[in-house]
Amino acid sequence: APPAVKNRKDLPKKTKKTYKKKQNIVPVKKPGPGERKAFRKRIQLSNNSALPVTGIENLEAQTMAKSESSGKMFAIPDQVVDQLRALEAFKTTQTWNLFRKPHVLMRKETVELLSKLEASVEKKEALKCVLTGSRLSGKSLTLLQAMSYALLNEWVVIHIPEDLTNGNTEFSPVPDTEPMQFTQPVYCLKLLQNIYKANKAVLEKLPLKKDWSRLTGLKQGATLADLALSAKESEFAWPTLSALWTELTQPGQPPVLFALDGLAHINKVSEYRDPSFNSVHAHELVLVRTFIDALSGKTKLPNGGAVIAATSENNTHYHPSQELVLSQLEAGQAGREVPKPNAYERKYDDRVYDALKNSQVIRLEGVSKDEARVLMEYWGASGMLRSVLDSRAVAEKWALGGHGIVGEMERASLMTMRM
Ligand SMILES: Nc1ncnc2c1ncn2[C@@H]1O[C@H](COP(=O)(O)OP(=O)(O)OP(=O)(O)O)[C@@H](O)[C@H]1O
Repeated sequence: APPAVKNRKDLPKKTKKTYKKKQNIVPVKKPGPGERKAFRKRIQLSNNSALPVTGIENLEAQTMAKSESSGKMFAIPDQVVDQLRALEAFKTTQTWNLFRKPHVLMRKETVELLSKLEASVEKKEALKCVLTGSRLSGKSLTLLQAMSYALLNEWVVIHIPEDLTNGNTEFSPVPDTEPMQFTQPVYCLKLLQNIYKANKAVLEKLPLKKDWSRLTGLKQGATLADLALSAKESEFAWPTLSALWTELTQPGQPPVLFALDGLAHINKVSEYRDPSFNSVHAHELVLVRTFIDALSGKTKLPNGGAVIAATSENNTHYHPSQELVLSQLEAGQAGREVPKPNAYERKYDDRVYDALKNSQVIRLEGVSKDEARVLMEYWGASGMLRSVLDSRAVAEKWALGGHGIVGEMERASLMTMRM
């Protein structure tokens, strides 16, 4: 028999772990204020595991609005990518992070829209329109293409990408207004900086037409770029933005594109309360009002350009007034009988009608099968398609994607962990 273990010392020795304090460990830092949000909102515009796709032309100022561009893929030139990034035109809900470089399909509706933009310059009158359609049909992407067109043609582009009415940004009353109006100083400062970044080259060439020396201290010969940069604190952001807008709406300036994503937000009562705790209608927020006045035609754009609002179909807000007005406008455009208000709906808002009554409605639904094939060929060339591409696969994905709703087709076709 093996000798009995008498003593603990006879047992095999355990090696004792030593916990030496390591010197070079970076302490885990809690995210600072706004860092989590910044990460969530970070836009990734390339994927190194996707194959580069060659032989695709760049978007160009002269060709974008031509009918020959319809149904083709285009690359967004690097410079425009930077400008669009400054304008916050790319959304995290879109699939940019799957491909090597940003490319877009020029669908028929986009080319039609761009040719209207082109015509507005000749007419010296802004196109006023609302982009509507099913969820994920490409409304925001069409807005992005309109912005690309405007940037390439050296227009000035302003974009309001986010909800201004949810109470997430500071607001303050404008003295002596009745009903009381409100500015959003922090948001306006950020918007001014974004406008400057995206439009720097154009703004630097434009001398001021009016005297803003009392507001800004700027001397004669200063440019619109100097004006945009003159606001260093949020307190001066709105007056400066308002001055910039006044300059841009003078005859002899370049055309302007004023774009907004999420129309339903600005056509309702906001989350803000006035000092007596009454709800504030979104149209009393001065920045929203500036957009609405341009969309309704109250503010003219004498150099042409466009005011474009995209609806965003998240079914959480049903918006009876906006739905009604858009359906009436659409019916009127098509020469159909104009729908009547629902007699039982009491929440119609006349201000929405006044804001939208002079707009054209442009509806985006599915792409054609030919357009779907072009897009899927690009997905295939990028190495991002789950299956082999033939005409059966195109027809199948087109049908699965609700008859060519691009976002739905992406869900059905693309290789990704996220979808
Ligand atoms: N012309 C296009 N070229 C390439 N991709 C497109 C095109 N149109 C739409 N997509 C893709 O389809 C998806 C949905 O597009 P987008 O975000 O524009 O939809 P939306 O209609 O604005 O959506 P929502 O209803 O949620 O506001 C995105 O991933 C987008 O990249």
